Amino acid sequence: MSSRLLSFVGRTGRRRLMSTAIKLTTVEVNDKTGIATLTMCRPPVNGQNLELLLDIKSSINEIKNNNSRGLIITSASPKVFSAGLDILEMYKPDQQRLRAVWTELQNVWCDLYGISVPTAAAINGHAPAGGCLLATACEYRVMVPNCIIGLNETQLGIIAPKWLVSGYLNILPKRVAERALTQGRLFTTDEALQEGLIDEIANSKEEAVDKCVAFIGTFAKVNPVARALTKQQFRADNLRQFHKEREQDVDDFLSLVNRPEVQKGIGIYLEGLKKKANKQ
Ligand SMILES: CC/C=C\CC/C=C/CC(=O)SCCNC(=O)CCNC(=O)[C@H](O)C(C)(C)COP(=O)(O)OP(=O)(O)OC[C@H]1O[C@@H](n2cnc3c(N)ncnc32)[C@H](O)[C@@H]1OP(=O)(O)O
Repeated sequence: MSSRLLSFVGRTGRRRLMSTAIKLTTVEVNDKTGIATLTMCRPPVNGQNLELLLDIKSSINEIKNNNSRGLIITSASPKVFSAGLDILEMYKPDQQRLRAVWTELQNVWCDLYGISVPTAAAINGHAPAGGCLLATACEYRVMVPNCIIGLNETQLGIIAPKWLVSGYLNILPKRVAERALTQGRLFTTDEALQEGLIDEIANSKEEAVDKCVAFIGTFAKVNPVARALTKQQFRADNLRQFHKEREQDVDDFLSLVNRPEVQKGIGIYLEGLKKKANKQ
């Protein structure tokens, strides 16, 4: 949860500042279907800063504990599912915060990847890097047209670690995954469907959510315990490997991000993003 200072005029007529907690995610459970929709709400692009990651984690845990029949993840932004890690967290970073950011990204991934209920991503906009990570941790993906999705880390001069790549390898043939990762390729919606990175295209967010609901509905007659254990069997190796390496992975991430040439690259990339945004 992030806090924000709200200004208001009190009874004495003086302006006061009040600190209030603002959640960057919402969870809504549909009474009829029992399916929970987790919506990311950090405008403009759901950049994954520490606070958003903490709220996603707490929402996944809420869904784990409220007997929902499934989880759909989507975004409140009209054009972007998530732009991935907030690059400002990686540029000239505070070391303790950077460590916490990466640890929470790991937590979000393993909670979403390992949750027992069926999961689906209604990708209602662009989903590069950490956005793609969230989508590929799910069991099913529906995306709107004319957007991009993929792991573009090499374009930033950083590498996607094994656990981050395992979502890709669950879905794509190894040959396609290797080429896409080494190129830092971002797939268009049509290309993603063709390669199997997404399962369906929908014309709007509402249609994408409906298609996710229909996917989760396919398990209605399957014993939920048998389903969950089967899912775990498929995902256990990746999770075991991740837990073995997670601390080393945080150290590796920090030392990579702090390298002067990587900082320089991130700075140039950020400038490029800002220039592009100003031109629009
Ligand atoms: C050992 C392991 C080591 C390393 C692994 C590291 C892994 C990292 C995973 C990551 O997630 S890195 C993040 C990578 N993300 C990106 O490269 C995405 C960059 N963003 C975009 O390509 C585009 O913004 C978009 C396609 C998502 C959306 O395009 P559009 O709708 O046209 O929006 P704008 O580009 O105009 O952006 C609006 C606004 O938001 C800022 N912004 C965009 N993305 C980010 C971001 N990831 N972090 C921080 N800020 C971002 C952008 O600069 C604009 O800001 P203004 O203030 O100029 O309005």
